[in-house]
Amino acid sequence: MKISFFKYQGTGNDFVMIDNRRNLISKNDTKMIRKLCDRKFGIGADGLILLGNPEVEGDDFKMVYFNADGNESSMCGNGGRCLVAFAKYLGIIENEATFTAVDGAHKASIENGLVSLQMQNVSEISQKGNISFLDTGSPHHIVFTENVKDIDVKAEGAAIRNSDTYIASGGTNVNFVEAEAENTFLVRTYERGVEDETLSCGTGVTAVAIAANASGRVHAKKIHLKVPGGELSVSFERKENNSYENIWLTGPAEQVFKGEIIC
Ligand SMILES: N[C@@H](CCC[C@H](N)C(=O)O)C(=O)O
Repeated sequence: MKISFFKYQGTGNDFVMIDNRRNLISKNDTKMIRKLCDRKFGIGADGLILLGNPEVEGDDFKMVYFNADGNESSMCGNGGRCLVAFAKYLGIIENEATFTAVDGAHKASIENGLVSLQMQNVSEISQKGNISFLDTGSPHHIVFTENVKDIDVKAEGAAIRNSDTYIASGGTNVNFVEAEAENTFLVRTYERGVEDETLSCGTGVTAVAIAANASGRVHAKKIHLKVPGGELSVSFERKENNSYENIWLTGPAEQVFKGEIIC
């Protein structure tokens, strides 16, 4: 059997995309999904996303996300933005979308080639010194530090991800962050499920922007994030009870090629 696939990237976080509205791919086929994401034996990607038929009234489609290890995981912000661009390519939407992912409902819009994705509200943030932890659809440990370019993200990220603090709850993603200028941060992320540094992480930079504001490092409501694969921005509203709402992640998302999988 041959199945069409598409490859997208959002600031260097890359994904295999499959239009699964006819249920061609089983979400339990971990082995095949892992192989498709393998950079030597498959197409190669940080994750794979199935675009499914909507299951919620008013939605345009459903998002099902898998990490490169083949396992279904929590929310992927860059993947969500790429999926919106894919839905536009397929003619499912024009420039606005409503869809449901594992963490709940999302709205999105496309303007001037940039895709903006509304993220879930955040009300719980743990902070201790230069460390923060919060969940923006996926869990994120954040280290505010210096000289981010010199960090061995794979080794240090893996040590934190596999530490006693996180291992029992399924691990975490780890972000190393340096203030570059007013309202601008450099971010490098270790992603669980890829088990390596990726060039960008959407839920990660969202978590960094909120943690930077919550810890008083910045007071702005729109924050710029520079990642190895490009630039993103995150805007939000901080409520009186210190929760964060109306959170939007914005950046580029583009189709890079298409082909056929031989199953
Ligand atoms: N790259 C993603 C995050 C994907 C999920 C993560 N690897 C996890 O399993 O927690 C993003 O852009 O948010």
